[in-house]
Amino acid sequence: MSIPINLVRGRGVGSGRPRQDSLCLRGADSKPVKEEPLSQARLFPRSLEEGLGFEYAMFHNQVENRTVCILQGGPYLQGIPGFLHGGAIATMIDSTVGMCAVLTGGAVMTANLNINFRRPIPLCSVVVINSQLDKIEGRKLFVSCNVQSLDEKTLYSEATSLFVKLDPKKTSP
Ligand SMILES: CCCCCCCCCC(=O)SCCNC(=O)CCNC(=O)[C@H](O)C(C)(C)COP(=O)(O)OP(=O)(O)OC[C@H]1O[C@@H](n2cnc3c(N)ncnc32)[C@H](O)[C@@H]1OP(=O)(O)O
Repeated sequence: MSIPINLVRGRGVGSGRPRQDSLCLRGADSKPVKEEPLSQARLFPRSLEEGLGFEYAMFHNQVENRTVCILQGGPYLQGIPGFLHGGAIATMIDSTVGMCAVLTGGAVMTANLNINFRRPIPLCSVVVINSQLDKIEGRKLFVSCNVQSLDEKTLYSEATSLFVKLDPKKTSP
C-alpha cells in the first residue's frame, strides 16, 4: 500500500470528541425552512462514545484522488455475534468514498452505493478502506473502494458509488 497524504480527520487524532454540526430543517415539501445549529446533532460516524463505535482516521491523496480509511469497528457495532453489522460497514464505506468525492468535487451527495460483502469483519479488528475516484462525467463522480485486512490478505467488501454534485440552481438537493 502506498503512503497516503493529508490527514483528513477522525477519532484517534485531535480531540477525539464528537463535534457539533448544524442542520438545515426542512418542511414537508422538502424545501429549507430554517437553518440553525442543533446542539444534539453529530456526524453519524462520530455519534458513539469513544472506543465503542466507529474508530477511524482518513487520509486523502489529492494527486491521485484517493482516500484511505483505517477503521476499527467497536463492540456497539455488532451484527451477527462477533462480527460487524453490515450497516456499520456501509456507513464507513459511504463516509470514505464520500470523503473522496467531497475533497475532489466539493458539495456532493451519494446517489448510488453498491456493496458486495465478501467476508464478515471480526468485531474490533482493524481494516483498511481504499477508495479512489474512477471518473467524472459532468456533475457525476464515480468512486470505488475495497475493504481489506491490514495485511491485505483478506478482502472483506467491495463497493462502487455514484456521487452527484449539488446543483446551486436547485433550492434543495
Ligand atoms: C466522515 C466524513 C464523511 C464525509 C462524507 C459524507 C458522505 C455521506 C454522503 C451521504 O450519505 S449523502 C446522504 C444520502 N444521499 C441522499 O440522501 C441523496 C438523495 N438524492 C438526492 O438528493 C438527489 O437525487 C441528488 C442530489 C443525488 C441528485 O439530484 P439532482 O436533481 O441534483 O440530480 P439530477 O436528477 O439532475 O441528475 C444529475 C445526473 O445524475 C444522474 N443521477 C442522479 N441520481 C442518480 C441515481 N440514483 N442513479 C444513477 N444516476 C443518477 C442523473 O441521471 C443525471 O445524469 P446525466 O447528467 O448524465 O443526465
